[in-house]
Amino acid sequence: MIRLIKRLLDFSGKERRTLIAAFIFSLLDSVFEMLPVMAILTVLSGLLTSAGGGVMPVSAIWGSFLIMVVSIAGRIFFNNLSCTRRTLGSFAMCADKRLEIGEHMKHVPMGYFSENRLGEIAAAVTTTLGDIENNAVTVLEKVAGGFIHAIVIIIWLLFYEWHIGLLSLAGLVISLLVYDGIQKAGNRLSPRRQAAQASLVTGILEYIQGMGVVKAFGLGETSGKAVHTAIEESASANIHLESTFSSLTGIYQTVFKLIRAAILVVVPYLLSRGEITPVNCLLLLVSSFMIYSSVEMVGSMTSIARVIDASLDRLDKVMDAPVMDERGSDITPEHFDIELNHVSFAYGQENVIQDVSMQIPERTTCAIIGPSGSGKTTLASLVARFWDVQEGSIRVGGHDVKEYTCDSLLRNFSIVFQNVYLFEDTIENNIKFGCPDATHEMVVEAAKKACCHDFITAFPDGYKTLVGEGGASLSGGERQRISIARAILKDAPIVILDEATASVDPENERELQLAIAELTKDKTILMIAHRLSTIRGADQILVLDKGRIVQRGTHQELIQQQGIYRRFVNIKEQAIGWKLGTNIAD
Ligand SMILES: Nc1ncnc2c1ncn2[C@@H]1O[C@H](COP(=O)(O)OP(=O)(O)OP(=O)(O)O)[C@@H](O)[C@H]1O
Repeated sequence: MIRLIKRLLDFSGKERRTLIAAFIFSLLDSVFEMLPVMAILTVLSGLLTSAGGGVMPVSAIWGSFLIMVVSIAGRIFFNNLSCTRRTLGSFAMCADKRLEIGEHMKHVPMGYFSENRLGEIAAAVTTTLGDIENNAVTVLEKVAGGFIHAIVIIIWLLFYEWHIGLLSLAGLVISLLVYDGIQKAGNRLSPRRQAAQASLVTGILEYIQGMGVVKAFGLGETSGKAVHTAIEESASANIHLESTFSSLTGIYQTVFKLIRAAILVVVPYLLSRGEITPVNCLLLLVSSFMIYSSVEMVGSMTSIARVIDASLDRLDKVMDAPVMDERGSDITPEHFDIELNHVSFAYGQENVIQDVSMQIPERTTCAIIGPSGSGKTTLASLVARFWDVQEGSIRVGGHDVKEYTCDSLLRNFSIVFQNVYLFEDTIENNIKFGCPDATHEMVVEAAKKACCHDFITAFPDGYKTLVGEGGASLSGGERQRISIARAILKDAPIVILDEATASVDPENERELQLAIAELTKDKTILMIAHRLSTIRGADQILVLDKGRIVQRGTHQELIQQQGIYRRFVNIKEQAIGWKLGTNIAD
């Protein structure tokens, strides 16, 4: 528990003082909570006096009344202070943590964001931080406060009547042993619960994201199986954890009941032997119900405390995600040549790029072609430092990409991938994304160049039209042209472009090509090319196969050689032949 308190204090960052204040106010609140017992004792001792033939002393009546007033006032005051500190501190600390995770994720290599991790990260910023936000401080107050409360009363009892003090102390020690057992069970069972929770989030995300494919292939029943398994595992992990905790909590609470029963026997025995007075007897009997009142609830808090501990583990894991070496400085290059020297790269064990060297002089176009899976996208992503190369180096404008800060490197790039992601925002804000200070006129101009002005203005809300998450409410061609408008507005000197392979209708195809022509004017271009006309016009063509450059040159040079390029061109030309009737440019 001490470890958990320390972890939470470390976690609380700049909210540490607020949380400590909440804890202290909560302790003071529990002191005032105990005062009514003093009032009862005052009345009881008055009653005992009157039972002996005297009258109930007025001082006992007023005394108990005064104690009650002080108790109520103190509780209202400290409870309010503790509640506000706890709520503000918890929410502020978790809000800070969410921002910190977001900031950290910006510096993590793209390869980290595999599907599984998406679930882990989503669970961390939602349920995990939610658990901490709602419960952590309360649980700590109850657990730590409960033990402090019991220890204070037991110390007092040891001085007041040592037999009862020792008995109470023995009860506390046994309860601590059982409590330790509960914590160990938690350590054993919580990781399974956390893992099940993460799988559940991942499974559900995947299920929802893949719904279109599932329906298209009529796989409704089989595709739901993974989610069902995740739900069942999550339910089973929760049931196992909760049932173990309820049995142990039962034992924990039985300890207190037995000790109370023992006190109820020992106290009258001491009275019968004349070792205590009737007033002391009453005081001890009432105390026996007070000693463990707070610590008794601690058992039921243990499962929540354990969940919080495991939640902190999970957040540590997310924050431990490796960040790229970022000791770079803010560089503004004087030219925009790109140079790769003996670059090799692997995803884990799988070598994807092997010993690639190439130069793309400023304002020239380099087209990369190659079979599916040959490493074209990976190579383009390495240039923008989405991952760090394992061997060799990549230079942009004469500087190694690692010499730049991420921001200063990416400032030089406009990147248009096939899978366009649009944010759940207006079309205007999506276009402005790379250039937040752009005026409306600049946005319209970029949209016109990217051939999307007409379809945008056809929407009733025009540029203020909200696009769904990921751009779901737009067609693929529209999404891609909006992303080109975004890149045109950014006007970066280097363009990385993954040419669309999806067949678009002739009108869209023509507009897409016009948009790309606008985007790439006078730029250094690295293009994953699929259309023959683009490839023919490139200053150099690289043919990639299994991560190696197997051919390089211009169209005229490569067409003379036997090899992948010639086969590729032949296939394309045949395809054009088949499509001539449909008027497609290639
Ligand atoms: N994030 C990733 N993690 C692990 N492996 C990956 C990842 N991305 C790609 N790969 C693997 O790396 C290899 C090269 O992929 P890449 O996408 O670069 O090829 P490509 O030539 O662009 O393919 P395509 O033309 O089909 O888009 C493939 O075997 C792919 O499965």
